[in-house]
Amino acid sequence: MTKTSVTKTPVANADTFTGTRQPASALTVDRLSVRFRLGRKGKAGIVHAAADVSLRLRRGRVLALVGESGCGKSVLTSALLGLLPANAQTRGRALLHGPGGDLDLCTAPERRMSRQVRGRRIGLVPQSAASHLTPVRTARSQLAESMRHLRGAASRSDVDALAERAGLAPASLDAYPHELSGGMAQRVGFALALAGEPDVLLADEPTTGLDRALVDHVTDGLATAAAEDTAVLLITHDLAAGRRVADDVAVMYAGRIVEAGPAGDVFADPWHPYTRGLLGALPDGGFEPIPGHPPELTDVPDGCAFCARVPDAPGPPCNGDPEPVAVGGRLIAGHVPC
Ligand SMILES: Nc1ncnc2c1ncn2[C@@H]1O[C@H](COP(=O)(O)OP(=O)(O)OP(=O)(O)O)[C@@H](O)[C@H]1O
Ligand code: NI
Repeated sequence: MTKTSVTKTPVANADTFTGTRQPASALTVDRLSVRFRLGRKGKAGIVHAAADVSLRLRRGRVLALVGESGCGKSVLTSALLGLLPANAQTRGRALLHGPGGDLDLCTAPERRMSRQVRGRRIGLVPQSAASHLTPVRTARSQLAESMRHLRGAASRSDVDALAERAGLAPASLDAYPHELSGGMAQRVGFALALAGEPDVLLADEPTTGLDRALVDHVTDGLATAAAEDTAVLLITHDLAAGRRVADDVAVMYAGRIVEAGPAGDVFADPWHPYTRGLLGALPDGGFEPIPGHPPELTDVPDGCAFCARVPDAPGPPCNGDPEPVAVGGRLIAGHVPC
């Protein structure tokens, strides 16, 4: 591999990609950090859940954010929806772009988030949709209510069309949540996320607990939503799901983005040893688990946190800088190829 120009500029993954014309940005996360104070005034410690995370979501594209459990992925979803708990502090920005200008989701008033953003401009596909459904009402009545609330009207055929977009046969909508299989409940959750016709879809581990065929179905649904001009963030520890549908990928380790780029390039030729480790842990990668454990987020080492875990990982040497740099249209922290 020949070394291309290395730029140390503010990073926003797809933003730095070169070569092709990029579709319009829907959401720009710009050096977002989220920390939690434990105990009174943080006396029991500080959890550094996300550190200087930059991402760009574009209409028509799926960005997969991948990483092991506990690395800070879900905290980002909460931050983007204005749903962080009271002990959280944020730094940086998350700009939702729209015809009326940019809205910083980190500082927007709750009233605006609840009335204009959640459900309407940003839809959430939750981890276990079944637990978000009301047990005593049919899927149809829940979809209709959501549509009426978000769009003002919901005819029977509107509800049928929404269900079909989420891969549900209208005939199954008369079931109560307990009568739905896990996969069907997930599709109802997906339909609810689409009810407000959002520009941005956040899918936080939407395939947990589903078998492979259903995983494929759900992830393909996200790709379809992207093809309909939505910007999709797929948060997952399931690299295989990411590989299936992502246009772009960002790899998170211990609260930081360690590598990002077009999914095809990153999966075919991962640069960071952590990305290589994740791919190596897949069945077709040899099922080789990454040794050791990620650090506690109350105690993240300075420099490259992954090298602190696996100092002898093969590949380009680490320069110890945790800040990603742009190299040839990709982003890489510490392990710059030469
Ligand atoms: N309210 C809170 N107070 C303190 N720490 C928190 C709080 N919420 C989350 N955390 C911590 O932030 C870190 C990141 O959590 P997060 O849920 O984002 O991880 P994740 O990558 O989404 O993992 P998973 O796949 O298990 O959901 C974890 O260490 C978690 O314990
Ligand atoms: Ni390193």
